[in-house]
Amino acid sequence: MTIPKVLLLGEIEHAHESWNSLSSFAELITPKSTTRADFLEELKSGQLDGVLVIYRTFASADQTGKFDAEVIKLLPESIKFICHNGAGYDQVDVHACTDRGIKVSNTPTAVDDATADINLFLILGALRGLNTSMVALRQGNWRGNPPPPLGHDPEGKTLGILGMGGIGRNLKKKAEAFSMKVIYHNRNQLSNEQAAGAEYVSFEELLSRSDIISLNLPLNQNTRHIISTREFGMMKKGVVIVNTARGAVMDEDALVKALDSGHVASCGLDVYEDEPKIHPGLVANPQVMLVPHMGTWTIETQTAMEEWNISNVRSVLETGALRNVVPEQKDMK
Ligand SMILES: NC(=O)c1ccc[n+]([C@@H]2O[C@H](COP(=O)([O-])OP(=O)(O)OC[C@H]3O[C@@H](n4cnc5c(N)ncnc54)[C@H](O)[C@@H]3O)[C@@H](O)[C@H]2O)c1
Repeated sequence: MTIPKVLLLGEIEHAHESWNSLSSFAELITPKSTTRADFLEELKSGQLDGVLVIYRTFASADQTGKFDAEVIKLLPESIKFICHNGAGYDQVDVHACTDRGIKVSNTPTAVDDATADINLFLILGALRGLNTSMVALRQGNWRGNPPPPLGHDPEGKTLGILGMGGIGRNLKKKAEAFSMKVIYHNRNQLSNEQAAGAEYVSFEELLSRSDIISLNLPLNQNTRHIISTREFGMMKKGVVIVNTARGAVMDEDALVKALDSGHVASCGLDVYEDEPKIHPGLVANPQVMLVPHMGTWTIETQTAMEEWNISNVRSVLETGALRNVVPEQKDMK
């Protein structure tokens, strides 16, 4: 019997024991290439033939580029599963995978607490305009001269959550501890149990009623620039926008214009359209809270994500099926 191969793209940083334990079921291999061009050549050369499952990290895109249609087309016939270490899997062209009969998994749930924590930190920081005074203090200038305008309390404000999945629901619980009223819009209305008292509203109503809008939906062809000039125009003057999902769900140029005009009072961002580049209009605005994609940047959460992803590889090796597949493939045979 041939032993299956597992291809690791990226690093295992924490869950070494679990990863190493896979070696009793499979041959664990890594690519020779370190650039996309070489990776494509390595795929073409047949050197990765026989691989059944790929474990990939978000950062591995620095070596292979995105898993777009070009890469998926070149994958060996033997590859049946891609286990992506991250909740957001926009680096992987799921439709191209489905066409090739390749199943894709991600790491939902494991990310919820840490990402919702940063989300709430950005909400509070943007409401209070904390960045200006933090910068002034480090420049030996105390609160700044003149001091920043007074901020706002979260208590009593309406928080509109766009995309009420794992992170959105976790954020709701946390926001309620700050006495915010939560309304949400989702692709599908949640059951009463899942909504847990959050009011379901249309997309337009969410835009027009919210004091704070939190973006928690995945990036895909339907959601790219879902928030742009038209949508900013439908929001309350003085709205605060927070994005921990993916930069490109919001049109950054339009955001900068809405901030400059004062229609959007502030924003809190963990993600950007063209990471790690940041729009100069955001950097130049001292009022906004900017964090460099730190949503899951904790030991506990990074470990939990790796363990989840490894459990998907293990499940393939032991049972022939993934523990979870991405929503687009839930009906795939
Ligand atoms: N900043 C970070 O470090 C970080 C960490 C984890 C996840 N993320 C991002 O956050 C996103 C959400 O993560 P999650 O685990 O909560 O995902 P999830 O799949 O549990 O929830 C996403 C929700 O968005 C909804 N949705 C999809 N399309 C929509 C649309 N057009 N309009 C309204 N709602 C829509 C879905 O129905 C689902 O309920 C991920 O896709 C990922 O890109 C970022």
